[in-house]
Amino acid sequence: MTTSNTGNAGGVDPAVRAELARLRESIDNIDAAVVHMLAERFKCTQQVGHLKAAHQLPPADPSREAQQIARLRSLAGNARLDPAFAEKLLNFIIAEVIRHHESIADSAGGTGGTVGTGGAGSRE
Ligand SMILES: O=C(O)C(=O)C[C@]1(C(=O)O)C=C[C@@H](O)C=C1
Repeated sequence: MTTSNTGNAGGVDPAVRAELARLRESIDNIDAAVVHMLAERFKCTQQVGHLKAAHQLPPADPSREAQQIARLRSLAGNARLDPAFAEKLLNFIIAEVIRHHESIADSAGGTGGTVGTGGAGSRE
């Protein structure tokens, strides 16, 4: 057993607790930023979904996705983030966007519709 975390009668060293709390505060801030950024992204993609439905464009655009993946992989590498993880995350997000696009197109009945503003994570 190490002595680094036993200075508190079997508990965790207060300095370790303080450091953990400090790091968790930053993690919470970052998680909040991620949620807000995703909300903004989904607001944009909802508008793209309405635009595509109104003009009978397919929900998915594989060539655009290939460009995005190449770009994000490169950005991730430069930022010392695992490029494979960045690609998986983007694919996860895009799969949800495509689901929303399909739902919008279904609602429009394939006859075109208006370009709506959409809401974060909304499917309208
Ligand atoms: O750019 C588009 O055409 C979109 O529909 C947006 C988006 C994305 O979420 O980035 C989603 C689906 C497409 O396959 C490509 C990209």
